[in-house]
Amino acid sequence: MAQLRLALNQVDFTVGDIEGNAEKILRWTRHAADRGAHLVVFPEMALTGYPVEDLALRRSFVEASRAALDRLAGRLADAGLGETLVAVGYLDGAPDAVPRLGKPAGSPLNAAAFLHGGRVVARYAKHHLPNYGVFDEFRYFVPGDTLHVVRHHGVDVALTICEDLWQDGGPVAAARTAGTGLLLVINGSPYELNKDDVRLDLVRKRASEAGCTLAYVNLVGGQDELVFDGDSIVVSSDGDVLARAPQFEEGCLLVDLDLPAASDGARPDRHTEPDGGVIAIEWHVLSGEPLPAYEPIQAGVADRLCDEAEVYTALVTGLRDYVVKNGFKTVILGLSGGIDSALAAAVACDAIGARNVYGISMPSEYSSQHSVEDAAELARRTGLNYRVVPIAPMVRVFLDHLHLTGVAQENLQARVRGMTLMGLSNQHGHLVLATGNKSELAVGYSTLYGDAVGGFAPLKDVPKTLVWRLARWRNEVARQRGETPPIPERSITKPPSAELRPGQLDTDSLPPYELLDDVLDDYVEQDKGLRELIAAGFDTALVERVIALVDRAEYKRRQYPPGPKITLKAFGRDRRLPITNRWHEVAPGHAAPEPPEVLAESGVPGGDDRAGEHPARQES
Ligand SMILES: Nc1ncnc2c1ncn2[C@@H]1O[C@H](COP(=O)(O)OP(=O)(O)OC[C@H]2O[C@@H]([n+]3cccc(C(=O)O)c3)[C@H](O)[C@@H]2O)[C@@H](O)[C@H]1O
Ligand SMILES: Nc1ncnc2c1ncn2[C@@H]1O[C@H](COP(=O)(O)OP(=O)(O)OP(=O)(O)O)[C@@H](O)[C@H]1O
Ligand SMILES: NC(=O)CC[C@H](N)C(=O)O
Repeated sequence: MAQLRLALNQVDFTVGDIEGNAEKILRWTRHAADRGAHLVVFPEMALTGYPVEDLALRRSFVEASRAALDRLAGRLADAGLGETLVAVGYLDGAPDAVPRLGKPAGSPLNAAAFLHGGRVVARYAKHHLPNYGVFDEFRYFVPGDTLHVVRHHGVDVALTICEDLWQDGGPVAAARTAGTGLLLVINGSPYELNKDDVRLDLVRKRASEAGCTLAYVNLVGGQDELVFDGDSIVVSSDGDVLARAPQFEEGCLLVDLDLPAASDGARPDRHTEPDGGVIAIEWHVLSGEPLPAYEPIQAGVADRLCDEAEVYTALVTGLRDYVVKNGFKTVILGLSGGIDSALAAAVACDAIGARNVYGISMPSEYSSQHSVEDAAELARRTGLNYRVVPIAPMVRVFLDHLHLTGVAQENLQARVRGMTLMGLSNQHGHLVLATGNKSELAVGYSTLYGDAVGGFAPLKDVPKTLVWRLARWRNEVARQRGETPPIPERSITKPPSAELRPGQLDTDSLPPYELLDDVLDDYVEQDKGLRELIAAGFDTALVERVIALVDRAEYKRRQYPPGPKITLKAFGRDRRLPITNRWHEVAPGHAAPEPPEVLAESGVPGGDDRAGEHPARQES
């Protein structure tokens, strides 16, 4: 057996900040080496940040990444870290054309490199490219076909990248063929509720398939709509968890491993897949000698967070990184005294500190007394900056000039609030937070250019029933810590209302949220159709109504600000539907109308779509 001290650096990198990221890699390598690490590993595309999206298609960006990698290898050696083996993800360009895919030389690669002795000793390209959910990697990258095995202090170490773990066969199977002693998997695996359990099972399964210890390191931090939760893990080939990092925290997971000493026997140069595909195996010998014995360290297995803590921390992380990485210092939001704005404010205070959060109460002539009281109480409890801006005079001026009635008049209040927040944002440089939740977003229950305005929407992917659970959980945590619970009890218990007309309740227009969220879970998260929903026991009229609302609101969702993904299927990249769409799940009575008769009679086959009535408007 041979010993190796491994450091998995679970770090928050910034997309596009290649120099800043390189500096971080240098700093964290020094930190790990100071603690005796022989092998230091960073997550997927650590050098460029992840995901880089269409930046990958810019030659200048690919070249900057390659050049930075070479410089990094030199800087590590200059800093006396040349003997430490460093594995780091970066963006590369393919050395050769890939005629099979019609891709020229220089096409982007999602790559990782081993750095040692001041140089890049091996470059690996991700084999399996995820192209589902939020991922579009076929759009950017060409896949690799070689596994690199690096012998370091007498241990054969191989490396793969994220999706390589999620697909059967490929480089993980090749690692077994190569007789690898340690398999590294570097990741950019975004958070979703319950994904940590899926990951652990997967890591165990692949360690067994590879027949060796597997070390999994993931990013932390927010990048637009994605939040990376870390959760780095080391498991033995028997599936024993040797170490596990805390979720959502930056840090270095240091672990001493007893690994099989590399054999001097045959070194296979290829692995053949059951389907006949071949993966080349390249060997790189850095140092053949095992290390002398040293004082072992005790690696820890961090506790898991409960569901509410996980989601809440994801929201805080996502908001904080969006604010900080986009150069904001402060945020502003409307405080209605209701639960959504209260939870959004609590998340903001936890993310950037209450002194950087500006809450504005904007009562109209229909606002209840408790809406102002509860907003003020929230401000008192959290310590955020609070101001009251009555909107009735502004609304009156608009009405005098525009003579709006009904919903148009109701929405005007939300729009004056939106304009007020944007005005204060322009004036003082605050980022505006939209407070809508996933249930409202699903059914279009918000006013376009009203309460839907904003730069970021922290609750965008949180169903309303989970909003209440998170609020209760956050207050309970405060109680346990002996702190003042941030959210006023009445904001949690009162029936939700938009307060755009006298006595209005959400339940006037929508089913109760418990029921609505149940239907949405089946329709949105699980993509079930009308028949399946009815077969699942939902009332037909309810299902038809909810489906019609959801389908009709696509245009509103497209214009909604970004917000952190926490569920399996967040609106946006995870669920891409056409806005202009005549396909409807609903029963015949609700289906899209026939083309107008006059056009059919005039002999234009199928009529002219532009002249047709909009189906959504006919239904309403
Ligand atoms: N396909 C399409 N593509 C692009 N734009 C489209 C469109 N269809 C309609 N539109 C536009 O959208 C407009 C209708 O949308 P919008 O102006 O938002 O108005 P609308 O959806 O008719 O009304 C807003 C609803 O949200 C409720 N609300 C408002 C505020 C807060 C809350 C809450 O509790 O949080 C609830 C309110 O009570 C009302 O039921 C149309 O006038 C048209 O301009
Ligand atoms: N009186 C108000 N003062 C300030 N902001 C308001 C006011 N009313 C609504 N808003 C803003 O518009 C958002 C939508 O609120 P609305 O009351 O229409 O319904 P909601 O979705 O139930 O939200 P909440 O639970 O926060 O009340 C609020 O979260 C808040 O940011
Ligand atoms: N970056 C990746 O390849 C991530 C894909 C993988 N299925 C995950 O979500 O963890």
